[in-house]
Amino acid sequence: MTVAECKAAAGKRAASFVESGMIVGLGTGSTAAYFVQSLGERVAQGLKIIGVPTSEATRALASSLSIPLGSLDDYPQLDIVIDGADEVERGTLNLIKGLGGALLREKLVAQAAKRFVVIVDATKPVECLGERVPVPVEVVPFGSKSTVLRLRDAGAFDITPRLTSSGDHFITDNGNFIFDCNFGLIRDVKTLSSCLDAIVGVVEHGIFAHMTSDVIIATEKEIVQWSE
Ligand SMILES: O=C[C@H](O)[C@H](O)[C@H](O)COP(=O)(O)O
Repeated sequence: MTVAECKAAAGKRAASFVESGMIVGLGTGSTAAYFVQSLGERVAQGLKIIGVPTSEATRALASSLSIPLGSLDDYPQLDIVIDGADEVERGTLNLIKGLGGALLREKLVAQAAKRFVVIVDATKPVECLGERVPVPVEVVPFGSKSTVLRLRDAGAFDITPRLTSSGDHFITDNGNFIFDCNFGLIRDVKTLSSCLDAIVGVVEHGIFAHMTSDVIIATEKEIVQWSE
């Protein structure tokens, strides 16, 4: 199987967890898009659910598939949320998310879930967070250069602003900037999360600790499930 086929297989498996009557959080990114596609097929066959999208991109995709949608304010508690990730730490199931820029809404929706299911291909599991990707940090535009200094104080030794192809700041669905911060291997997730949470100007960061219920990993040969 190609990586795209693995993502599609993980998305399809996750869609099979959804039952009629559920309020379902719809994640963002290329893997979550396969899940939304599979869910759309089930909705077309009669599955009755309400989807709560985690980004404007996912809203547009789900809408094009005629999936009934609501907001997190309409449905502040969700039965299940299914989303991708950039890294999944073996053992703890802690995550880094946000390379697609949707981390704030994703974390809000995941926090509201009774069950948070993460779908990935075999490139995403790691032994320690920070192995492969930086931590995306969503920052308020006002005073962002000052906030970057505080991120450096928190231990980020390489900080890259997320830019568009034309060289402007990438703007999130919430009107903020993203800085991709390299902290090296993150051995103490709790301390780093607390440091980032304490910086005024940081809206949210991409470390999702102690939130995941299950991880579906689609490899070339099989689909594996890790559960908390
Ligand atoms: O902001 C984006 C999200 O956190 C995505 O779920 C994450 O980046 C994984 O995306 P993909 O499935 O495209 O690798």
